[in-house]
Amino acid sequence: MESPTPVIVAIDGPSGTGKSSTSKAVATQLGLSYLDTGAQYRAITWWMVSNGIDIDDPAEIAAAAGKPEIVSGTDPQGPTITVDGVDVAGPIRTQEVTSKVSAVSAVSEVRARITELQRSIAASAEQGIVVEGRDIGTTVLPDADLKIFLTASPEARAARRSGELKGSDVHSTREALIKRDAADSSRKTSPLAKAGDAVEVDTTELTLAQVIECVVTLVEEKRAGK
Ligand SMILES: Nc1ncnc2c1ncn2[C@@H]1O[C@H](COP(=O)(O)OP(=O)(O)O)[C@@H](O)[C@H]1O
Ligand SMILES: Nc1ccn([C@H]2C[C@H](O)[C@@H](COP(=O)(O)OP(=O)(O)O)O2)c(=O)n1
Repeated sequence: MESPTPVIVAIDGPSGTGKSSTSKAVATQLGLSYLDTGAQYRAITWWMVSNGIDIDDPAEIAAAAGKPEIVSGTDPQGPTITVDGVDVAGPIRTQEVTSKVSAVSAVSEVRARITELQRSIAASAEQGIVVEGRDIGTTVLPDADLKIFLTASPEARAARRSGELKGSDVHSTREALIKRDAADSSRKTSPLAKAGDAVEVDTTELTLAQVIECVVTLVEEKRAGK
């Protein structure tokens, strides 16, 4: 039997809209690879922090951008991320990395390096891939077969995030999230933005299962050539 041509799905949106959970589930159901591009930006940020790079100095960040080797494992049921061979899946989720990732990912040398890595991972995914982030539909994979832009109210997103982070209150989580979205949306190089041809899905009133079903249906329609 002929295998289907690889399908490339781009899922973008701000923090807490459900990109990671939706992307992993869609990729698992459809037998596709999965790439969490936020984890790559977090990984390079972790390396900068661990190596004493001054996060307030874009020139210092730019000069170091080519140094760490970042490797992403793309199995949606067990994605991995290493920096110079070290598993950093845990350390990249700390508050410190979260508070610094927007500054590091705004540096164009960092984006050029990570974008190239993302394109080569997508090109080598035999069955196709779901890639989630902020600039996938606009910049990384502008020819993706399907582009989704997830949104949700700041209140819903903060409630989801503070449910994950034990001991954090919804108010401060909401403030931090709004600040990070503003930084990610206003940077010069490939800001967080909805591609003109992306399908926008507001997940505020939807369950995760409903969002997954919606995206799976859209991929299947694309594959059927509708
Ligand atoms: N539609 C939804 N309804 C309720 N909770 C959700 C929904 N989508 C995701 N979540 C939960 O919200 C949290 C953040 O989701 P995640 O997929 O990590 O978002 P993102 O990747 O956009 O930051 C997770 O705990 C996830 O289970
Ligand atoms: N394609 C991407 C993905 C993430 N980033 C940056 C901006 C984001 O604030 C950080 C972290 O992304 P991540 O998806 O891990 O963030 P959340 O888990 O959704 O809060 O990385 C980016 O600039 N471009």
